[in-house]
Amino acid sequence: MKVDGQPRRTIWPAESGRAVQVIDQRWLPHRLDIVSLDDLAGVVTAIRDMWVRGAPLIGVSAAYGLALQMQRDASDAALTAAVETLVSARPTAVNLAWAVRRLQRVLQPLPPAERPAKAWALAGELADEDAAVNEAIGRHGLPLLQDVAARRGGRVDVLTHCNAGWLATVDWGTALSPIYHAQAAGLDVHVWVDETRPRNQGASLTAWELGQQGVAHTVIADNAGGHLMQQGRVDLVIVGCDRVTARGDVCNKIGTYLKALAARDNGVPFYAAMPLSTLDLSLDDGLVDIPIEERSAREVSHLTGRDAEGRLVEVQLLPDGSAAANPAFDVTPARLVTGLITERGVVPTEERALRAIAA
Ligand SMILES: CSC[C@@H](O)[C@@H](O)C(=O)COP(=O)(O)O
Repeated sequence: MKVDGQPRRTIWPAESGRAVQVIDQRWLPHRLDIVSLDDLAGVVTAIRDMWVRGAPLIGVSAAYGLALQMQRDASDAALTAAVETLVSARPTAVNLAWAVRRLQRVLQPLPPAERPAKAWALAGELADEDAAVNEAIGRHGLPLLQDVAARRGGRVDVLTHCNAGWLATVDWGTALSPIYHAQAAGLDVHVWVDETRPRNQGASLTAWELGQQGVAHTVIADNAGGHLMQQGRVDLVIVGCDRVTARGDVCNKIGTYLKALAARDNGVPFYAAMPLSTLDLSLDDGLVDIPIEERSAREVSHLTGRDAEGRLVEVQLLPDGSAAANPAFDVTPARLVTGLITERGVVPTEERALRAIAA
């Protein structure tokens, strides 16, 4: 997608072939910082501390992290240790383990001398594949928006939660890809952007990237979505996902479940955009089986933004001494999800359909 009119990805290999460059998302929308990561430890920090985030992007970042480690030490022991370190950097999004294990399966049988070049090539292929998959999700999601637009004289109001856009992937995004396709198709699309406390990925990232692409949008407090649905001002909800189980339970950013409940109560279709790399057919009951990341209480107790002089500052919201808890994801039961928009088409949240589309 575009930044200041120039096409960009969120991650790309340095020309040296010995580092990977990423947008450090901690400072958006205030500053566009590009950083170079040149070893495994740097990539793990970038994933854990959310310089890069979003299920598909952490998978691709981890693949580059493994490739960088192979350049330093391509032994069996280093490969196994790097895989375990990367997989444990963030627990909820299955794309991380999916990407790293995919590289491991190819690298393990190779002699160590061949591993660095192969790992680097595979990480690049994974990045290209992610961009293509997300483009396809947009193509398959577009008719859902076109149907609404046909009924409403061209206008579509979509509500989204967190950031499942270009910044959460290598390119295009998942939940936002149908929106970018709708814009290209000439639809009058407007997006309600949940701010997404506590880290505000909606307010800081989704709003920024929609603005860069010229898509009309309005940021709302997380609590406003239900009210807007009751008022008939939301045509459909599209969110991303971090892990989807065989029966179709959708794990995504904390607060997604409440939006699904409100959507069901108001007859608003609720879709999750899901690359097949996010489908975990080894799990069934999302409420029991999916590990939910608990992040630092500081993300709840403090906020970062610009002050009147334009400096980035962190401020404390809570009284001294108040405890804060920060579960980062929740699970929306399959029964509340209208469908999953995948790179192979839109599927219902039913085990048979999910197993068939993944085959
Ligand atoms: C295409 S991204 C899908 C999800 O990863 C996204 O909705 C989300 O929950 C991101 O969470 P984050 O904690 O910012 O990594």
